[in-house]
Amino acid sequence: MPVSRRPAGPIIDVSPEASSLEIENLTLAYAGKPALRELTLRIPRQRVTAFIGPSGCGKSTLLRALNRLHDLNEAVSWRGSIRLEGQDIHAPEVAVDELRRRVGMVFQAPNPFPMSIYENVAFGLRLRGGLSRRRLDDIVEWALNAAALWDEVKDRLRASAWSLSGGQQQRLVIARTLAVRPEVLLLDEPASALDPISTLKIEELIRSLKSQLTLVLVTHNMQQAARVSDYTAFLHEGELVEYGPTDDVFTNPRLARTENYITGRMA
Ligand SMILES: Nc1ncnc2c1ncn2[C@@H]1O[C@H](COP(=O)(O)OP(=O)(O)OP(=O)(O)O)[C@@H](O)[C@H]1O
Repeated sequence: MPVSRRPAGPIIDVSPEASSLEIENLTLAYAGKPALRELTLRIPRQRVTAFIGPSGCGKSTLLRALNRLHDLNEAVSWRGSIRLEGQDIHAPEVAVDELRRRVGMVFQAPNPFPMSIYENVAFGLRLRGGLSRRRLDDIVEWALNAAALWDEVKDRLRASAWSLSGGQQQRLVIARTLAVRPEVLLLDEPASALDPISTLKIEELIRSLKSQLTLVLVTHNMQQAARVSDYTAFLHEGELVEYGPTDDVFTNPRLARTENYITGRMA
């Protein structure tokens, strides 16, 4: 049955929410080949925003731009602006390490460091220094709890992180990222390498974390986007096609391109 469509018009509909990130006219190319075209969107604070769209539409490229992961790629050219809590992330006074602490990132494949569970979570805290052993212990416990992993690992904190299952490893990586108290957590298909039970745990975790921080999730899984996100941005060929509350985008998409994608008629 065709869904009734609201009239096409302004596609950006997150107006009542306070923004964490504001992206304006962002255009990005790899070796001159455009990957993002004039993207403008606001990412609401303490909400889950999903980026969806067909393979190659620019989801990961956009995510990586939010904590300046393109800085080291000389083939990347870009223009536009990205603001975090009102501040331009490319301003000369912004230290990129501090930006990446504030805007943490979790990738598709779990990547724990070759060290113990405890040391993985303490890693970023030790780099910053100045914490007593007791304070470090407290934060490690807090972060493992926040990542819904504490109960499973509290008796083996000195074991290798690699002794954990894939799903546990991914929650450990999330704990490691949370330990340095980011304001934003970027998740690039965080569950796509995991089994269904681990996937559900990650989804529960994402939902629970939004009381503390802003989450941005790239996913190929439409059900996952519908289950966990408050807002959904649909990208196609580097353009932002439609963006709004997830319920609206999934049940009453404004544009045929969005409908074709979410109903599986566009790969
Ligand atoms: N490091 C890179 N160098 C050159 N081109 C790149 C690079 N990364 C991505 N691209 C190109 O940029 C475009 C967008 O890629 P991107 O990975 O952002 O898309 P995506 O929507 O995340 O895709 P997928 O869902 O397959 O992960 C694609 O055409 C891709 O080939």
